[in-house]
Amino acid sequence: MEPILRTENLTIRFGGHTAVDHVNFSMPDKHFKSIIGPNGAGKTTFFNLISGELKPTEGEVYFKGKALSNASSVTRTRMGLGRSFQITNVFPNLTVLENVRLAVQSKEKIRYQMFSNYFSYKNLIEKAEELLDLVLLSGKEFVLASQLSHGEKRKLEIAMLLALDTEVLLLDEPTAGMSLEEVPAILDVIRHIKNTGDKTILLIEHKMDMILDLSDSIMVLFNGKLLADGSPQEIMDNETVQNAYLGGLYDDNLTES
Ligand SMILES: Nc1ncnc2c1ncn2[C@@H]1O[C@H](COP(=O)(O)OP(=O)(O)OP(=O)(O)O)[C@@H](O)[C@H]1O
Repeated sequence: MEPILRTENLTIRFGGHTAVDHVNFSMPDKHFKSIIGPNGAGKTTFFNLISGELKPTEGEVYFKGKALSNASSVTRTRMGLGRSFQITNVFPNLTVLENVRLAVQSKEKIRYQMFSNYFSYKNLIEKAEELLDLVLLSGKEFVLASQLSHGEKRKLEIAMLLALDTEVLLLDEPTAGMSLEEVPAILDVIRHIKNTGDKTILLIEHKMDMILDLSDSIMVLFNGKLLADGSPQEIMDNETVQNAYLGGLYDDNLTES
C-alpha cells in the first residue's frame, strides 16, 4: 500500500550547514510516529519541509504519492496535511468557542463554496463544541482565549487544528513551555485523538515517557540525518541510538517529568 506520507532524500542547507540531510522516511495511513533527537537535530526543520514552510534544497515530500514541491503550505493543508497552530493564530480577545467556531467555519467555507451552501451557525457551534470536548476543554467555552493557561492554549490550538479536519496531524512539541501539572492533560488529549482511529499523527516531543506511551514507531534524527526508525522497543534497544544520545535524553527526561 502507498504510504500516506513519505520523503525521498529530503535535504535543506542553510549556508554551509545541512540541517536535514537526505532523509528517507515513510509512514502508513493511521500510524502514530514520533520524531526524537537532541536539540538542533533538525526535527522542526524537517516538519517545516513537510508542511511547506520551507523548500528543500534537494529531495521531495510525497503525500498520497503526489510530489508536493510546488504546493504552498495552504495548499498542503487543503490536501490534508495539517500543522499545529502557533499561539499567534489564536484570537486572544475572542472566547475559546469563537476561536474554534471560526476555524470550523474556515474549513466548511472551503468545502462548501462550490455549492454556496454554508454550514448553519448552529452546526458550526455544535462541531466546535464537539472538538472542545475532544481536547478536554469543555467548560471553558466562554472564557477569553487570552485568559487560558499555557496548557489550555495548546489544547485550543489542537482543537483549531482538528477543525481543519486534515488526515495528517503534525504536532510540534505540544508540551513545550507547559508546567509539569499540565503535561498529563495534553497527553490525554493526544491519546484521545489517537484512539478515534482516523488520524495519521507525526509528533515531535522530548518527553520520552509520552513518546513510548503513544507511538507505533519512532524515528531518530541526529545532525540532520535519519539515525534509526523502528518500533519503540527497537529504538530503545538500538545501540547506535543509545550511544548517540538516548541514554542521556531519557535520564534528562526522567528528572524533568
Ligand atoms: N532558517 C534557518 N537559518 C539558518 N539555520 C537554521 C534555520 N532553521 C534552522 N536552522 C539550523 O538548523 C539546525 C536544526 O534546527 P531545528 O530547529 O530543526 O532543530 P530541532 O531538532 O527542532 O531542535 P530543538 O529540539 O531544539 O527544537 C540548527 O542548527 C538550527 O540552528
